[in-house]
This record gives sequence, structure tokens and C-alpha cells, in this order.
Amino acid sequence: MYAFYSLLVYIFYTLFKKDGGEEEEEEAEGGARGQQQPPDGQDGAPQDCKAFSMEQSRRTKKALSKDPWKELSELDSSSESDRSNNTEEEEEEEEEGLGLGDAPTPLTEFRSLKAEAAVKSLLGEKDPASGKPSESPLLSVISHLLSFLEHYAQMQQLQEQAGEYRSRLRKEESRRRKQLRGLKRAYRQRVKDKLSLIESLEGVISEQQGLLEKMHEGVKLPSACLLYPVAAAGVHQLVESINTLQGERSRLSEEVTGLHQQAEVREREKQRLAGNFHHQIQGLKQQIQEREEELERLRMGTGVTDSEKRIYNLTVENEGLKQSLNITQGLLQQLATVSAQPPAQLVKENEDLRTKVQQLEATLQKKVEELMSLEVQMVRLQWRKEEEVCHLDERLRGLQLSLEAQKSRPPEVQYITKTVEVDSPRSLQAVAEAEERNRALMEQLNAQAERCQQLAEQLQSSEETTARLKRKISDYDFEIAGLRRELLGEINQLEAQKEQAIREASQCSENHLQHLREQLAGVRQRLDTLQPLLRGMKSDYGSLRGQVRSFADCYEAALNEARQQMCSAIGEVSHANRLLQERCQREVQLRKKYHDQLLELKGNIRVLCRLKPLSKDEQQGGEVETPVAADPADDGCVTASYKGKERTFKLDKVFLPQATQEEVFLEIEPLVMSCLNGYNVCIFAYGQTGSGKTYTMEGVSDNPGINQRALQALYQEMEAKRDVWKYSVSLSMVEIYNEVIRDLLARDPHEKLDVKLNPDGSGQLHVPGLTSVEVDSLRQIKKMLSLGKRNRATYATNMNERSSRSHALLTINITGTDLASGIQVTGKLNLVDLAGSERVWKSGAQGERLKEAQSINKSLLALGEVIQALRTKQAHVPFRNSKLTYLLQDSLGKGSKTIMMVQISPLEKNVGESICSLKFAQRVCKVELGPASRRIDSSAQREV
Ligand SMILES: Nc1ncnc2c1ncn2[C@@H]1O[C@H](COP(=O)(O)OP(=O)(O)OP(=O)(O)O)[C@@H](O)[C@H]1O
Repeated sequence: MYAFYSLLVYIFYTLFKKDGGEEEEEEAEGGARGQQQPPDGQDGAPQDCKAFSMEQSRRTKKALSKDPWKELSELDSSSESDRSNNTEEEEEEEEEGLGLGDAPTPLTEFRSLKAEAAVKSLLGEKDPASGKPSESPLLSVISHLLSFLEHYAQMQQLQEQAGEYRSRLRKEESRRRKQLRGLKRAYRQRVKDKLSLIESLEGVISEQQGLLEKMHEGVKLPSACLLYPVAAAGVHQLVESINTLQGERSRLSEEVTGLHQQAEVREREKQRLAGNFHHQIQGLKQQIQEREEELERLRMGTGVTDSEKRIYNLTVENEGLKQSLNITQGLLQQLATVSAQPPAQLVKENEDLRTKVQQLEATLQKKVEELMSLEVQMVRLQWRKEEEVCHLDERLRGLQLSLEAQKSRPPEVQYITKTVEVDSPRSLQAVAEAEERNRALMEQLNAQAERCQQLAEQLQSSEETTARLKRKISDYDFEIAGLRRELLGEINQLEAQKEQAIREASQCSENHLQHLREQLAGVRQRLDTLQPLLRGMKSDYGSLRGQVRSFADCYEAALNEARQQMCSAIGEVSHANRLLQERCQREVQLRKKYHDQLLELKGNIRVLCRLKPLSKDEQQGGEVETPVAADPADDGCVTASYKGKERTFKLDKVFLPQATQEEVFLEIEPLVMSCLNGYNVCIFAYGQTGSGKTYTMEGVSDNPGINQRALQALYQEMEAKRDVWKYSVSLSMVEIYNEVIRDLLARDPHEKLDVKLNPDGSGQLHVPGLTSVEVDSLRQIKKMLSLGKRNRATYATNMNERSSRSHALLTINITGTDLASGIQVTGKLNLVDLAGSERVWKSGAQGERLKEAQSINKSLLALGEVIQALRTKQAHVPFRNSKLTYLLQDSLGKGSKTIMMVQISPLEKNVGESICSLKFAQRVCKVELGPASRRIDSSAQREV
């Protein structure tokens, strides 16, 4: 409020104090104040008006005295080098000067209204709406001011509200998102937990089922081990206790089964071994007895062959005994393996027994070997003895035979005696011979007797040897008997040791078995005590099973519930989001509306910027990085980097390169449509050659631009309103080339036209001789447009060159008559495709080109001057300085609605031109044409 009252006091003071002589200073001050804008880019707030010092005022004056458009006019004459030296400095100055005095402030608004009111009061004008004389300027100014301030305050409030809503919306969104995330996380965790619980429970159930089945099969397992404190400790503890009990149970059952089996096997083995041992001992005893008998028989002088056989048999038996010993050893080993497990004592005992048996075996083996060697010796001796005896017997037999033969000789001697008696001489000789023979025979006999004697002696000695040998044999036999006795004793000892070992082993097994039985009894006792618990557990298990079965349903139900909750939460959030978004959109629309209203009130020229996309050739040429770019976050901002410096330009709207023709048209559609309500609208495309002006305005055959779309939209609207309004549309097309106006719809487009004041005294401009075609359909308009285009093309020597060197102007005049009241409104739509704004002088153009450049520059400079005059609200606006501005006077003047479309080529090589265009655009932004006014002719109003 304080600011408001301060402002009012200041306004009154200014109003009553100042007169024409001080106007300039006032303007400068106003400009300075107008420039003040809050740092956040909002339009200037009035409260700081007093705060700005005289220094601001001085700066403003300086800025105003430096007219940027003067620079352009100097361009033709000044040299390139001079300019390049000064460019930086001038640009800086321009930067500072930009926006001075143009910002919409209450004071400027007030001033314009004051001036308007003063003019009206001077002319004695009446209010066109009410027909009453105009109010006192002060009152109207104050009322305007108040309404403006009201609007402004409302707008501020709405902006604040919108900001608040937006921040609240953001907070709400983030909170909802967080909530949603938390819910999702909790839900996922719950699902995971439930699944793991189900898995563990399923495992427990399957185990329990298996156990139950085993129990049902009669396996006496320590099922009581399965018992555990149920439920109270929770499912988790239950699972753990079940697992541990299960482990203990299975371990115990295995142990018991193993012990049972061990005990049985050992019992069987023990019995079998005992039987085997007994049997073997019996067999050994029998064998020893047999061997004793055999030895006895040997001692009795049984034949050598039998002894051999006996020895062989004994050896075989010994082998058998060895084998049986091996078997016994194997069995003992098996027994040791069977009982190898836990009782270490048994293992040790078995080991001892085995070593003992091995020692015994070794001793037995030694003894058997000794016995065998003795037997072999004995057999050899017997053989020798028997051989000798045989030899002696044969000799004796031979001697006896020879003796008997000698004894049978006497008949031969008798024959010799007889012969001697019969024949004496001869008988004497014969007797002598016989006696001789008898002597010889006697000698032989004596020799034989001696021989017999010798033989008898020999026989005697051999008999003595035989007796000696027999004695030796008996000695050997005795020795063998002793050895056998020893062997028997050892065998007995061994047997005793074996029996002792078996006894010890069986005792040990018995003890172990007893121990196992005791353990089993203990386990059984535990089983008995745990049996009731097991029964309880069974019931618990049953209930648990039931719980588990019902858990799935509960779980499903919980899931569904959670899902429903989530859905409803999401629905709520999305609903709230939607509401907030709608609200936000409404707020944004409202804000835009108020902003537009504000602009409309101020009558600002709206400046739109369109960035041309890179063509395929440009993209292939590697020019993808562009120095001019739009800010995606702020659709009113465009930045350009030039010589390492980045400049930001704030415009009303910036279209990205990918913006479509439709998007561009949608932005300007409301303005175009206001023609139907009696407004003058002008849309002009500005930019260097090739930046897309013609594309935006005319478009291409399959993608029309603003011109065609505007006409189409106007026709659609006229069609829609045809019951209420009657419209008539006329169209004209001109081209301005080298400051000459040519009619593009005329039969002879070469004819030069001129702009003149309408002789009807309305103060309106007209072009005498300009063809204005009444059109009543879109088709006809299209025909006219193509005719104009054709004429322009036919007229041009080089169409492309020409098109960029001339301004094309399409004017549509619409007169609407309200069928009910008869009120007439007249609107005008000027659609202008300007010539390229580039600096042709740079190329050193000569002749025709120089003339073209000069005329383009002249017209564009004139446009700049007009803009500057409008911006600074000069009393005189130099519309007549060029054909272009003169033609556009209705559209650029007060009460008109104007849109400037700045076309920008984002290429590096064009950045200088682009920055120039953007600077010009920013200046145009600041132009205030005042509130748009309708052209209404109520003279034709009917009596209703
Ligand atoms: N937004 C766009 N999308 C696609 N192509 C475009 C766009 N803007 C311009 N072009 C293309 O760029 C080329 C030059 O465009 P255009 O002729 O409209 O430029 P201009 O500024 O009118 O040039 P001049 O001043 O010489 O008439 C044309 O081929 C046109 O099709």
C-alpha cells in the first residue's frame, strides 16, 4: 500500500509540476524507471520507482541519444575495418541501451493514457462507445492506473499462487512418489519374506511327512527328538528347532542301526569263528595223531616209499593248515574291519590278536620246516642204510652161491682116481695130473674159503654198521618224537592262545554289545518319555499343517488387499496428480491469459523466433554443433555464442528447429482470428537469406505455412459464424523491389504503384490501382495465391535471387457485418515476407546488386527507425521513409496487433547475422503500440 500511495503522490507531483519543456527529461526518467525490472525477469514492479537515482536517468539519456539504427544507416558509407574496430564497443553500448524506456511500467502506461486523453479533450472527441464526452484526463488516467494496478496486483497474486501451487504440487508429487516407492519396497519385502517362509515351511512339512511315514512303517526312530516347543517361539524358531531335532534324530537312528548291525554281524562272526577254530583244532589234533601213527609205523621199518608218501602227505596237510590259518586270519581281519568303527579298544585287541596269531604262525612254520628237514635227513639215512644192506645181502647171496658150487665139485675128483687105477703108466700120469688138478682145486678151495672168511667178516662188519645205523635211526626217531612233542605242545599253546584271544574278543564284543544295549535302552527310555511330546507335536504339526494350508489363502487375501490398497493409493495419487496438473495447467493458462492481456493492454509487438533445422547437406558437412541454440527449459530464451562470448536473448517465444508449421501457426492463431473482430494484424518474417522466412510464411505445397493456414482458419471461423455474421474478404498481393511496388495480381505486374492517403478523408492509406480481389472461398484464395506467386516468378529473372531481394506482402481485408445489429467491423491481415536482412555491402556488390542492397537496407532501416520511434514513443514515427513502412503503417501503428517472426539460421558462418537479427528482435520486443483498437463502424447499426 505504501508503494501504491507513493506512486500516486509521485504521479500527481509529476503531472502538475511538469510541462512540455520538461517532457524529455520526464521521458528519460520514465524510460529509466521502465527499464527497471526485477532480477527474475518479471515485468517491472512499480514500488521501486523512487529508488532509482539520477544516475539511471543519465544512463537512459545516454542510451537514448545513441540510436542503434543510426549504425545501420552508417553501414553503407563506413568501411568494414572501421566497423570491425568499433563493433565490440558499439555492441556493448547497444546491450546497455537495449530495453531502456521500453519496459512496461505504470508510469509509461499513465503517460500514454494522459497524452491520449489530452488529445481527445483537445479535439473535443466523444467516447465512441458511450457517445459521451471524454472524462477529465486526470480521472481517466487515475482510473486506468488503478485498474492497471489492480490487474497487476491480481497478476502478481496469481503468479504467487501459481508458484505456490507448483511448489506444493512438486512437494506433493515427490511425497507421493516416495510413499509409492516405500509401499512398493515394503510390498516386495513382504512378498519375499512370505515366499521364504513358505519355502522353509514346505521343507519342514516334507521332512515331517517323511518322518511320519517312516514311523508308520515301524521304524523305531527317536521321533521324540522331533519334538520341539511349538508356535510360541514363532515359526522361525520352530523351523530351526525342527532342523536341529531332525539332524539329531537321523544321527541317532543311524548310530543305532549301525550298532545293531555291528552287533549282529559280530555275533555271527564270533560264532562262526569259534566253530571254525574248534573244527580246525579238532582237525589239527586228528592230523597230529595220524602223523604220530605214521611216525610209529616208520619207526617199525615201513618202506621208504611209504615214508616219502607220508612226508608228502604231511607237507600237503601243512599247506592245508597254512591255508586254514590264512582263512582264519582273513576272518579275524574281517572281524576287525566290522568292528573297526568306534570302539578303539576292540580294534587294538584285534590287532594284538592278529600279531599273536602271526607270531604263532611264524613259529609253527619254523617248527614245521625243522621237522621237515629232520625227516629229510632221516629218510636219506634210511635210504643209505637200506642201500648198504641190500648191497651186503647181494654179496652174501653171491658168496653163498659160490660156496655151494664149490661144494658140489667132488664127483670130478673121484673120476680122476678111478682113471689112475685102470691104466697104471698112463694112470700114474693121469693120477699125477689129477692130483695136480686136485691141488689146484684145493688151492682154489682154500682161496675161496679165505674169501668166504673175508666175506663173513665183511658181513659181520656190515651187520654191525646196520645195527649202528639202526641205532642212529632210533636216535633220530626219538629226536623226531621229541620234536613232535614240542610241536604238539606249541600247537596246544597256540590253540590255547587262540582260544584266549577268541574269548577276549568275544568278551570285548559282549561288553560293547552290552554297552550298546544300555545305550539302546537309554534311547528307548528317552523315546518313551518323548512319546507324549511326540503326540503333542503331532497335533501341533497337524495344526501347523492346517495353518500352512490356510496360509496360502491368507497370503493371497493379504496380497489382494495390499494390491487393492496400492491401487487405491496409486489411484488417489494419480487423481491428486491429475487434479494438481489440471490446476497447474489452468493456472498456467490463466497466467498466459493475463500475460497476453497485459501485452495487449500495452500493445507490445510479440516477437517469435524460429530456428531453422540443419539441412542434410549441412549435417553431412559436419556442422552439427551450432552456436545458436534454444533453451529447452525456457521457451522464451535463445543463446548465441560469438567470439567466445555467449549472449542470451529474451523473446516471447522461441521455436526449436524441430517445431512444425502447425505448432508455429497455433501460436499465432488467436491473433490471426482477431482480424474477424475488426483488428489490424500484421505478421512479418524477418531474417537473413535462407533462414526460412518464405518457408514459414508460404511453406511448401505439402506443408503450407502461415499464409495458407491463416486463411484456412479464418474461413473455417467465418463458416462457423455465418448465421450471425456476414463476411466479405478481399485480397491483394504486392512486391516491393528496389523501392518499387508492383501488383502481383494485376494483369500487368510491371506497373509501378504508389501508396497514397485515401481521398475519402478517413485518414486511411491506399494504393491506387492495386488489384483487390473479392474472394468467397478458400479455393479462390489458393488460386489467387498461386497467381501471385507465378507472377512474382515470371517477373523475376532469377527467382531465388529475386525472392530474397524483394519484400512480399499479402493483405487480406475482412469486413464483417453483425446480422443482428448491422454493426460492421473491418479487420486487416498483413502477411509479410521481408527481403534478406544480411549485409550485402559486405560482399562488395556493384551495379544492380548494389542498388538492390541499398534499397533493402533503406527499407529495413526505415523499419528499424519506425520501430525505434515506436519504442521510444516519439511523436513522429517516420512511416513514410520507405515504401515498406508506409504500406505497413496501419499494421505497425497504434492499436494494431503485430507479430514479428525472426528466422535464425543456426550455422556457425551465419552467427554474426543471427546476432544482429536477435538484437533487432529484442528491440522490437520493447515496442508498445498501445492497446489494440477495433475498427467498428456502427453507422450501419440497425434499430433492434
Ligand atoms: N523449418 C524448416 N524446415 C525445413 N526446411 C526449412 C525450414 N526453414 C527453411 N527451410 C528450407 O531452407 C531453404 C531456405 O528457406 P527459405 O527460402 O524459406 O529462406 P528465406 O529466408 O525465405 O530465403 P530468402 O530470403 O532468400 O527468400 C528452403 O529450401 C526451405 O525449404
